[in-house]
Amino acid sequence: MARILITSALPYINGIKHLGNLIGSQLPADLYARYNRGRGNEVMFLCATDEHGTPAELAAAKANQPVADYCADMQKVQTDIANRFGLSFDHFGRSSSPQNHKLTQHFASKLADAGLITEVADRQVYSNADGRFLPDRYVEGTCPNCGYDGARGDQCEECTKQLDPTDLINPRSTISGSTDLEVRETKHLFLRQSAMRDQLDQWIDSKSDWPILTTSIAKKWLHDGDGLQDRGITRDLDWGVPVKKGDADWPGMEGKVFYVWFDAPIEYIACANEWAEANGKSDADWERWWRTDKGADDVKYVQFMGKDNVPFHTLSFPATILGSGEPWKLVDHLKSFNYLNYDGGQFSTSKGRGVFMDQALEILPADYWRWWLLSHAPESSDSEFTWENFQQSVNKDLADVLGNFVSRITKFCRSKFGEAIPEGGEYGEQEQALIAELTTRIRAYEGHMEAMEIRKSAQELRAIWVAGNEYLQSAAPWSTFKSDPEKAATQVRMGLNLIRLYAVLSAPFIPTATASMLSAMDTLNTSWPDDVAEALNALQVGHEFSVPEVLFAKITDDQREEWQQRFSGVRD
Ligand SMILES: Nc1ncnc2c1ncn2[C@@H]1O[C@H](COP(=O)(O)OP(=O)(O)OP(=O)(O)O)[C@@H](O)[C@H]1O
Ligand SMILES: [Zn+2]
Repeated sequence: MARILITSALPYINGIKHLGNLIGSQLPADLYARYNRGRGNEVMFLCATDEHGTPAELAAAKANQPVADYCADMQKVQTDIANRFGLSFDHFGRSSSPQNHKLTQHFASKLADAGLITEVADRQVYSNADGRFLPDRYVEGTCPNCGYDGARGDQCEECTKQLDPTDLINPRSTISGSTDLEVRETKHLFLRQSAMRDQLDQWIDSKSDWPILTTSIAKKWLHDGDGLQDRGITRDLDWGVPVKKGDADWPGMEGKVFYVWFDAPIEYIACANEWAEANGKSDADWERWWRTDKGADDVKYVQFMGKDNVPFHTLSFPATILGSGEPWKLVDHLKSFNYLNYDGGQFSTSKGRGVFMDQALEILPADYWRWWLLSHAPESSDSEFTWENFQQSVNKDLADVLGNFVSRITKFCRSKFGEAIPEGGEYGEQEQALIAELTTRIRAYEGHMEAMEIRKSAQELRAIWVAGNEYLQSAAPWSTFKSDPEKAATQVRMGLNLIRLYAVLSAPFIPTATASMLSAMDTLNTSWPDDVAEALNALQVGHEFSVPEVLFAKITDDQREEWQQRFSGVRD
């Protein structure tokens, strides 16, 4: 039995995630977790909300809430939606947890001991009225380039010029509106990533099986221009992990917090600690997943994320781990995704453009979305969600192929033989041919799943469903029944066993439908079909079943048009 540690990129806390976020990280991670559990492997699947940084403070201010309350509320909302999408995390934690505070401060102290942290003096805008430094987005003023008076400290949205807060004319605080601002010297900590360039380069070179998307992004950051740059890891904010060296104060860093990109990946580790505490486990129980000196030697660690997160996961986080000099687990495989776009444009949380997870579930159950998103995952290039394609794929794959198969065979059996597996003879030539085809296809499916080739896995699964349909079409028990009822009974026995087989194989993609199929077949047998012939004899003569409700309803043209209309604008 293999041990697989899986993490999904942490969803940021500033709102409900859209379908792009879902397919770019959490959903494929869930697919892989469910598949590995199905194969009998030991899985630890972790995710958490990413809660620190300016956007969280701004979202809280907009919602008129203290930032800690805002994050606590939004974390509950995200947890609930994740559950309803069937995301099977072992733990869904929080980057603001006490465990992560402690671990982040621990890593900073180890990096400082190793000489990998330097202090750099910087000049920043300080607001006397607010009693704090103002990061980029907290300063607004007139653009020196075009005269627009709502320019932000990082950029003018009108003429797109990149700005520094000190460039703005008549700057004001976006917190209080105060213009009583001055430029002050402040110090920040930098992680000396440049000192680790060769070590990181060699480590990446050793990963021959990573997707090109992953390694090409890492290599670009390592070598383009002046090469890998040192990175500021502190900010002048209230909300975050206070800058400390382990338990000790860090002179000169009072009132500062670690930058969100330093503490967020450390939460992957801290989350396991949260899992242990939430479940009455010991430190040894979570450390055996993360410490190679405490049992994590045989763990395979896989990360899932969208392409914009790759630099931080291939360089910054490994720099933190390698630089600490401690035996923490490094990622073994990093699966990254291109972007899913929405109807000719981009999904956007800040603009409210696209379909968001809560809205998706208002109109259709999770399986419909899971199937479309996974079978169209943006692996080799960006892909696009269109309502036409969604309708077509749901109607064809789920309703016509899988749903129809289940409905036809169960109803036919009920009408001719009753609701139990009928007596019949041995499987004949046609059935043996089907078993041979399914064996080849299931082995291919396993290969694609293990390689995390999501689209190919979906295609193979669909081909497995189609094979059953074609068998049924050519065996035609409804005709056979007239001349040879015993042979028809054998064909029906095959068909009903196929339903159980499909339930087991499809569970990673469409867990709710799987549960319905298993419950209709009245079986708890979810064993993986290592031997397909054996798997197709699992339900024996006399075993009772029931005809399930319609598994997948077709999407009508009216519905499609209504949704197209409803989701064409922006959410408020
Ligand atoms: N359109 C998209 N398609 C695929 N993955 C995406 C898309 N947008 C974001 N992601 C990924 O979703 C994951 C969660 O991202 P996060 O919550 O930080 O949102 P984000 O990157 O700020 O995007 P947005 O502002 O559009 O919500 C990340 O791994 C990110 O790379
Ligand atoms: Zn401008």
